[in-house]
Amino acid sequence: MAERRIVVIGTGYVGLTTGACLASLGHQVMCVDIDVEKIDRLRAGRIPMLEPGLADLVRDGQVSGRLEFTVDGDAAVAGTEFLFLCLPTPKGADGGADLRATESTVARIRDTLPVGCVVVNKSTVPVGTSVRIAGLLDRPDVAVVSNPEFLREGSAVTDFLKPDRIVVGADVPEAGARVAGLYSRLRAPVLVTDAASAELVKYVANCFLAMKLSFVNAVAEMCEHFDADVDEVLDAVGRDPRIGRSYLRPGPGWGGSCLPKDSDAMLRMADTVGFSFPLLRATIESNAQQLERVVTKLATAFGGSLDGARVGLLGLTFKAGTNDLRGSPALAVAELLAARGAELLACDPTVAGGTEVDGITVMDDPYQVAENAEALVLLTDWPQFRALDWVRMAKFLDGTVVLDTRNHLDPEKLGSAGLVCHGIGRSLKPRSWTGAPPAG
Ligand SMILES: NC(=O)c1ccc[n+]([C@@H]2O[C@H](COP(=O)([O-])OP(=O)(O)OC[C@H]3O[C@@H](n4cnc5c(N)ncnc54)[C@H](O)[C@@H]3O)[C@@H](O)[C@H]2O)c1
Ligand SMILES: O=c1ccn([C@@H]2O[C@H](COP(=O)(O)OP(=O)(O)O[C@H]3O[C@H](CO)[C@@H](O)[C@H](O)[C@H]3O)[C@@H](O)[C@H]2O)c(=O)[nH]1
Repeated sequence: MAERRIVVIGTGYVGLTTGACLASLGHQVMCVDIDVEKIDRLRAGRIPMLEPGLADLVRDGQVSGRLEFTVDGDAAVAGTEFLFLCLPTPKGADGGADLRATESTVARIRDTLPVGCVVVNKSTVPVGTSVRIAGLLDRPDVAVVSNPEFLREGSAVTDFLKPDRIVVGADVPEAGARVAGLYSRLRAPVLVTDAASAELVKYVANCFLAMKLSFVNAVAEMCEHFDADVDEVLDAVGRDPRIGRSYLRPGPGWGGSCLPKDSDAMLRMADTVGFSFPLLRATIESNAQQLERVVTKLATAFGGSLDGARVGLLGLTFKAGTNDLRGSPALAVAELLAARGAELLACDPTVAGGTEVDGITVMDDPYQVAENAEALVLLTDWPQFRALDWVRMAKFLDGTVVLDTRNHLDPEKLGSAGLVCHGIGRSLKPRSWTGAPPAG
């Protein structure tokens, strides 16, 4: 595989992973960002996100000279063969994706791009954006290719280097083949399609995942009403390969920097063509209800009112394994609890004690959080919380209620410490089913 010259604009989760991984595949990569401090830190090998393997890849790339960082990418852009756009596309005022970072970047580089260069968009963007970028560039010699990214935070490097599939959407087949060639060393399935289909694939994937989770959380509610156990129901259901076992864990609601904004953007896209997309609408509404349901469960355990109740929160990030707080359901639940008058303290392995997050005081030590609390709510499934000494936690607590919104804790262990562990969709009946066929 020939080494290619690549510029990556935006060094966030997607841009930095893309840059470091493409350098590890032998390409010559220049990463560009407008954040001066970030670029200084990256040059010094300091990685702002918790991503296993990323720091090593960045270091290797810098040592080999294949990976560089700059705030001034003009010279690199002028000599590049591929320009990757990895820019934020947050939720805009109308619910759709805000494309301002992408559009202003395209306007800035349009006269600098060399003849024959390929612009590769990796950001999640509404259908039609590749065509729009091509229009803004107004450079018939420069092709625009959609190459959506499917990495998950916390496993970004592995997801990038061992992808289920690489999607390349090109209206000019030759440009698509050139982009596919960049990944040839990965030996992954490359699906080449048109730009509109590739752009839609990304939204469909995230919306399907969101729908699956809203369904799972609704199933958990059914289990509570009918005294069934959600973990056992979903274990059995998920063994049907048509359904699959992954993405079946109930929780406080789904969140993060992608699923919420992408499902809103998909709905906005549907609105523009007059399609109401009731299934997606219900998926989003169900998620808002799930957050409320967590709060109602805690209030019920308190006899109705949370006003003045001291509540300790275990976990703030949107899932375990990341230090990303964007779109965290933990923070959304915290906001609802605070609105009902609860006094909150929190701890999270990735947030330093002494800091305030959305007005919540964060402590380093979960036992300190327990010391001040009448109840605990586990919101992120960090393994550290499961491994806590619950007898010690119980001694510090002023009450007995623990609401485990991830079904992460061992209810028996908490029970023997004198605590009542309320899960999501968990039956309080003693469990007997082992999954093995009955004897005889
Ligand atoms: N985070 C994920 O897990 C993930 C996965 C797949 C796809 N995506 C999509 O990829 C895109 C990027 O997401 P992200 O999470 O990497 O974003 P991010 O917020 O982590 O990073 C964006 C970076 O772009 C920089 N930036 C902003 N404007 C710029 C400009 N004009 N010029 C240069 N740099 C600029 C920011 O300083 C930041 O470093 C989004 O469309 C997102 O939906 C994200
Ligand atoms: O069984 C599960 C799985 C996930 N979640 C929650 O769902 C949310 C999203 O989780 P995850 O998908 O792991 O997060 P991201 O890292 O944001 O990844 C999603 O969003 C990325 C950005 O678009 C895509 O690239 C990924 O493929 C897609 O999984 C989090 O709040 C999780 O806690 C559950 O509640 N139960």
